[in-house]
Amino acid sequence: MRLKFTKMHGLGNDFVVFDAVRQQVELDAVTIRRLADRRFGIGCDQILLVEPPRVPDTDFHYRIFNADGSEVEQCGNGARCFAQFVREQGLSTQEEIRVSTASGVIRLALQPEGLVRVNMGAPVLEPALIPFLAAKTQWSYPLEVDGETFHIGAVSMGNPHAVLLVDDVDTAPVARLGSLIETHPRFPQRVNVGFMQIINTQRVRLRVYERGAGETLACGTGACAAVVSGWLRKLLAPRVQVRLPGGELLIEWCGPPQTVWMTGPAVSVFQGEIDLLRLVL
Ligand SMILES: N[C@@H](CCC[C@H](N)C(=O)O)C(=O)O
Repeated sequence: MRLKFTKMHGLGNDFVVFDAVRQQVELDAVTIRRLADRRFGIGCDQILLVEPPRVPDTDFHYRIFNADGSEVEQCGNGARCFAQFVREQGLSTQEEIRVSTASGVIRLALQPEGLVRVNMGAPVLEPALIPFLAAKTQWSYPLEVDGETFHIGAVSMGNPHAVLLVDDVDTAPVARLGSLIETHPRFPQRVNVGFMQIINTQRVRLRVYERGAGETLACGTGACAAVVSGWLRKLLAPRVQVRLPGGELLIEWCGPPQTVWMTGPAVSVFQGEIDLLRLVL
């Protein structure tokens, strides 16, 4: 089966995007892993599917697969690429598009200068819904990892996030702690792990070890979760510039029950066609 695809990225968090409106796309976990492989396939952190609408008052349905083949609920950088993709491919000319995901409906709006602003929905702070095995506290939870206790924020942006405060993201043990926390038994569906360094109330630096993909150059939902966690800890203002290894996002949140806004770029790199049968052999 031959499929047309577009390679895109949001701040270096890269995607293979398939139009599943005009072509039939069926991908199993093995094919997804091969497509995402940077040597045997196209290479990406996530695969995105643009599908016809499934629920009333939406324009499209959005599916997301991590490089390890797992299907997930949300992807912020991918959402901005989604908006750019449907415009470039002539699938929509609307200023604002409404898109259903496995975790609810998000709204995407193209802005001047290649930016996309996304209403990411309200963060979920109830541990059972993240899911995180803990009794609810205001904003911080002790988590024992490898004999050491860390105080983490726990937030769902549709997908689960743990947020740790660090003095310096450059020296934070992102790979070691990230993989230990990703698979921690208190996160039954695994978790994305953010390492946040606070510069001042309006600026942070962030690195994210993503569930199912490892450390990426940027994570949109991770940036939202980090700002939510920092706001709840009374360390951040409602409008925060988040500097990730791949570039900057603007995240805005005024506290519960408000929705989180994310603004940042989305870039198409190239288009191609791939024969899936050759890929899995
Ligand atoms: N890169 C994404 C998040 C992708 C999904 C995540 N790895 C998960 O498993 O939840 C973003 O920009 O939000």
